[in-house]
Amino acid sequence: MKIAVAGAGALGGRVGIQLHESGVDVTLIDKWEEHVNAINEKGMEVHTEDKVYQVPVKAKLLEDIDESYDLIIILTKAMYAEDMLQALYEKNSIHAETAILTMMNGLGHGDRLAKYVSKDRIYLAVTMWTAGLKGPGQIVLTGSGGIQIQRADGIASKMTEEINDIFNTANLNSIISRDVQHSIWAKATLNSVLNPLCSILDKRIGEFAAYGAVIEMITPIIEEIIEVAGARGVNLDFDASLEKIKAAFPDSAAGLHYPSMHQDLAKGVQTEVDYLNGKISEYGKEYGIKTPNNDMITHLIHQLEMKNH
Ligand SMILES: NC(=O)C1=CN([C@@H]2O[C@H](COP(=O)(O)OP(=O)(O)OC[C@H]3O[C@@H](n4cnc5c(N)ncnc54)[C@H](OP(=O)(O)O)[C@@H]3O)[C@@H](O)[C@H]2O)C=CC1
Ligand SMILES: CC(C)(CO)C(=O)C(=O)O
Repeated sequence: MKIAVAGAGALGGRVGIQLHESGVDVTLIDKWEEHVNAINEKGMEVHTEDKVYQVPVKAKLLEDIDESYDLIIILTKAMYAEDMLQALYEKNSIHAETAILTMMNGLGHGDRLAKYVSKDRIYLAVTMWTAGLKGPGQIVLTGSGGIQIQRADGIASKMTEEINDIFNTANLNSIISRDVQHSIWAKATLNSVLNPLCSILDKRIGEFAAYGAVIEMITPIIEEIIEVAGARGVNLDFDASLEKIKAAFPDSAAGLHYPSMHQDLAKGVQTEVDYLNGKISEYGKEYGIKTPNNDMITHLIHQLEMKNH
């Protein structure tokens, strides 16, 4: 299967090199020229806690794409996914059978992508893998993670199994979800807590977790999300949501990681808050549910974004 990772930043880099190392024909696609050139000249430079090594994965500039793919994994930031898809269509990279998989954080991606591709060709995934960008052609990898995946229409398919097998051969710890909307909301809950709070407090996930009253601090945010999810037909459980967040705390999981939102603010670029806490506030308004904690977090992150410009 010919695979492309469209959006070859931190997480796209991790997924791309793991696929490459397992023998898959994978191409990283990005608009960032310096990054693409660096990868092609000396391979992706991977920094782990104890070593630095190069992985000779293929990378292409979006404007230079001249081939199509069987599977395209979208790993841009949420706000650029539609532009990426549009550009890939213009480059004839999407053929009649191409499967499109999103592994981006946030809510509502399935519906957005369904404007371009029918739901039987869209695969929704969430991941607990982490990654950071150190510079052009350089990524930082710590901890471990996993992937949950399902076809967007919820129907089992041979392609879902193939993708799941490919991810597992690449040691990406993938499972086929029976209810990916539940998985997406569970992950969005975690991101709506850890990403903005670690960003506002300028902390790694493990440092944030070390605060004695951390559970008391995050409980009202989770409770609002559970109420909004319930109104949209997704039943999240409070204890399970909390356990998922706590499971990210150890260094062996995501404790050493600055969430992707923290990385965005450090780079001075827009964050995905409108697809996380901002979406909770937006949905809350639709259903007449008050979401003061998520509203405030959204405002705080937008204020921090302004500071960067
Ligand atoms: N990082 C993580 O640990 C995790 C991330 N995710 C999700 O994965 C998705 C991708 O996130 P992530 O990989 O972190 O994002 P990155 O910011 O690392 O990369 C996304 C894109 O941003 C652009 N970019 C990044 N840095 C620069 C730069 N210095 N100069 C120019 N362009 C740059 C590139 O696209 P372009 O050139 O097209 O602008 C790149 O493809 C998001 O939805 C995120 O929430 C999910 C789980 C964990
Ligand atoms: C790794 C994790 C779970 C941290 O919140 C994440 O999804 C991110 O950095 O965006």
